Formats: sequence, C-alpha cells, structure tokens
Amino acid sequence: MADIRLEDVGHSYDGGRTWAVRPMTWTWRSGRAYALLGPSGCGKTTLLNIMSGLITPTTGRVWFGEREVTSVPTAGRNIAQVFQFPVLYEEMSVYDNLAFPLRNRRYPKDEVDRRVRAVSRMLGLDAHLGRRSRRLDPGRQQIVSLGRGLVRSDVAAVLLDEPLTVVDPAIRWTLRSTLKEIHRDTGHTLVYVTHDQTEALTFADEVVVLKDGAIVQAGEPAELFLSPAHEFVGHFIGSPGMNTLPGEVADGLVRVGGQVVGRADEPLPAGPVRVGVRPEFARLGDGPGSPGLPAEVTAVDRMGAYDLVHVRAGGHPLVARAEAGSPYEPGAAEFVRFTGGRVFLFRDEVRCGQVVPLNGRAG
Ligand SMILES: Nc1ncnc2c1ncn2[C@@H]1O[C@H](COP(=O)(O)OP(=O)(O)OP(=O)(O)O)[C@@H](O)[C@H]1O
Repeated sequence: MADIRLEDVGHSYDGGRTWAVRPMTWTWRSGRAYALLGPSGCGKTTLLNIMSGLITPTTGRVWFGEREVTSVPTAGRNIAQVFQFPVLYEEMSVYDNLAFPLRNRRYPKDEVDRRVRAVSRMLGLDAHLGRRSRRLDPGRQQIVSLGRGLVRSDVAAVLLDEPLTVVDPAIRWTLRSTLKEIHRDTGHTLVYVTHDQTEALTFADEVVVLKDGAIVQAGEPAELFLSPAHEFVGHFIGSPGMNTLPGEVADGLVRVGGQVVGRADEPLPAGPVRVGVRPEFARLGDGPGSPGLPAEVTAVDRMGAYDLVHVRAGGHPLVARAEAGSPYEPGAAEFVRFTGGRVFLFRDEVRCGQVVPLNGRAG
C-alpha cells in the first residue's frame, strides 16, 4: 500500500465556471482511517470518485505512491468501494458475495475461506452465510456490501461513501466500532465519507473537513473540537456548535458590544473580528478576571446530563454549558467566563488569534 496524493486536483462539472472540488494538494497517508466530513453538496463524493477513478479531474494529477493514475480507470486502481446502497449479486449466497472479490483475484481457496469467515464473524453475518442475498433486508444487504469492500487485504484503499445510511441506526454504533476493529486488523487506508459529525468523530484517526469544495481543516477529532482553525469547523463540529460573536479589535483589546472581553494574544490590525467560544468553554457565575462578559440568562435547556444556558452577552445570544440542575433561571444577571484558553478570533472565517486575559495568560 502507498500514500494517495492529490496534486493540484480540482473538478468542475460546468467547464470551469464553478468548482465542485477546488484545486487542492493533499495526501491520504497509507494505513490511516480518514473521515471526509462536510455538508451536502460540498464535494465529498466528487473527491472520492476522483480517487477511485470514476471521475477524471478537470485539473491536477493523482498519484498512488510513485504511480500516476490520473487517467487510469477504476479497474486498474485496485480500490475497494462501498456505496450508500447495497451493490451485490442478489442470486448469490452471502458467502459467495463475500468471496467474489477474492476469487476474482485468484486468492487460494483456503485463504478465501479464512478471510470470508473472519469478515463474516466481525460483521455478524455468520448465521446468513448460506442465504441468498436477495432474501436479506436492505440493511443486512448493505452490511454484506461493506464486507465485500473490506474482505481483501491488498487494496490500495477502501473508499466508503456514506455506507451506513440504510443500516438500522441501532446497529450503526456497533458497525462503526467493528469497522475500526477491521481497520486495525488489516491496516487498510480507509476514506469514509459522511455528513454526520458523530460518525466522523467516532470512526476516524483523522477528520478532513470539506466546505465548498475546499479542505478547511484536517486533524484528529479532539484537535478539531478544541482548536478550530476555521469558523465553519467550530459550527459544524460540536453540539451545539461554537458560539460566534461579532467583535472589534483595537489597540490589542477585544470588545463585544462595546465591552472588553480580553486581549488579543498577538498583534492584529484594528477592525472587526468574530469571537468564537464553544459552549463547553463558556461558564456562568464567576466574576471578571478572565476573558468574559456580563450576561443575562434568557432560557435554560435541561438536557438531563447537563444544562444549556442561553444568555445575551454584549448584546448577542450565546450558549453556555452548565452542570445538570444548575441554579440559573431566565432573567438572572451573571458573568459568562471563557475558560480553558479556548476563545478564538476569526477574520474571513479563518482563525487569526486567541483572546487572553487582560493581564496574564489564557485563563
Ligand atoms: N454529475 C454532476 N453534474 C453536475 N454537477 C454535479 C454532478 N455531481 C455533483 N455535482 C455538483 O457538484 C457539487 C458537489 O457534489 P458532490 O455530490 O460531490 O457533493 P457531496 O458533498 O458528496 O454531496 P452529498 O452529500 O449531497 O452527496 C454539488 O454542487 C453538486 O450539485
């Protein structure tokens, strides 16, 4: 297996008027499990199809290790692909469907049997191996398709395009951890397309966030949560997502609604900024001294495990997270303190700095 490298790769469906995938240079490292995460229409499937060879990109070159494959069709790329809906031979048994990709590559018979049974066991298909595939419900057929994608060990990559959509939500969690287990076992390079942050964060070693055809940030799940480099990542990841408040920087001070929140950690030209803080790092009740703002509670959502406290701070709505059963009630005046050194400044959606206490380090 080798890295898959996209060199200035972009794709337009309309002769260059708009880009479904904007020209990008990016490497999928061999053996890693990636989630390709983004909203509908951001270019995930197009990017996946460029890797698999279903689409020849409008610009740029695709490399599998030292081999350029830009114009090589799918069959010549040694890729396994799993789609949103089942793709299998309905008249064949589940066993034969799983064995098909191996027999096709002339794996020895006992190796075929060993691999089919290993994948079947992990995906919970043992009781169905002898059944004709068309007799299975669509969810289980999709699990067989997943098995077909994972059964070979010698593929350049396994590309999965929203593979669990038709699977019963109750078993999606189990399947995601099974996929991780299979990944650990085989060391495949996996690229898993999803628009669901939970799916991405629970599955991947690395999450690649795509917006409007461009990668805006890639990193481990914790990094995307704790240190969003782009406003979109702050909003799209987290539940609820990051608060963003319109603010101003002048002489190193950051203000929201005319109130000083804190100081910018590095020199920034004066002008508007957006101040981003996740609900998890917005705490009520402590006095000034760290970055923060006076706030008035407007509503409290009692979520069971925790409370979400809605406030107006500096004239803008903001959500803070509190312990379950917190004492806050609508109308109460509080101070919302930004904790953990995780208040970020954004300009043109891109992070340009951080807010720190007026005198001292990030609080
Ligand atoms: N065959 C096509 N012809 C023209 N435009 C297309 C075609 N396929 C996709 N597009 C457009 O390209 C952009 C990216 O689409 P793509 O399907 O890659 O996004 P996606 O992130 O996978 O979306 P979804 O999650 O809805 O499948 C969208 O604006 C889409 O309308």
